[in-house]
Amino acid sequence: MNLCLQARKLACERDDRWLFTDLDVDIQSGEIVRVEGPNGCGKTTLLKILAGQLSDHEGALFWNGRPLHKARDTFLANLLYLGHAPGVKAGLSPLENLAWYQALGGERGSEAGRLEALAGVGLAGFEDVPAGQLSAGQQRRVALARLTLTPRALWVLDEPFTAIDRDGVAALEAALDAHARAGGCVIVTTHHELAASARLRRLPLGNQGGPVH
Ligand SMILES: Nc1ncnc2c1ncn2[C@@H]1O[C@H](COP(=O)(O)OP(=O)(O)OP(=O)(O)O)[C@@H](O)[C@H]1O
Repeated sequence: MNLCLQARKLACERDDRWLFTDLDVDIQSGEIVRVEGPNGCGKTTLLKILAGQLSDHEGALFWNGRPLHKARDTFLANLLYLGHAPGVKAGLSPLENLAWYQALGGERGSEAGRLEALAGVGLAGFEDVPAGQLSAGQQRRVALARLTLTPRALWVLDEPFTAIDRDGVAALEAALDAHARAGGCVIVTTHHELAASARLRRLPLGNQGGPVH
């Protein structure tokens, strides 16, 4: 099935300033859309809107042609949103963090699946260490383990490369490309230049705003 997220005439205001106005966004199966622009231009805000996490904006969202508020259950069943912060609970181990995320999403999962996902992000041997004792890059990797743990078609990823080392960056770039190639959609913000890919499209922000009158 061809998946499709559309936004029409989005506008969002913060501190008496428009971050963006009249913004249309189209994301389909097989695409990686990189939202780019300078600090504070509204990338995180836009991703939260596209992930259905914010409602204080103008404009409309559609999932597979249906208004998002009517297609919310199927939209959420297809969505994996990783926010700007790793969102890892410091007092829980990586294994427990993944189990906690699964419980939040109503999934049972299995310990074998969680161990495999952690090994896939280079955390074999760290499964039972309290996450608060892991490095920043390792904490980010715990969050990234969810990409394989919880298969979802639409990935909305806010700065997923933060604190990740060179090998990890290459692996994550390959994972984004493979996900799009398999028919998924990726929306990503990053200050890191992504490797060229025929699947990559840029969505620049930063010139739309202005004062609210
Ligand atoms: N909840 C909020 N209340 C008030 N202002 C906010 C709120 N969230 C974001 N902003 C403001 O909106 C602007 C855009 O923030 P946002 O985090 O979306 O930018 P960004 O492009 O992701 O920045 P960066 O590249 O630094 O991560 C900033 O000026 C920020 O202060």
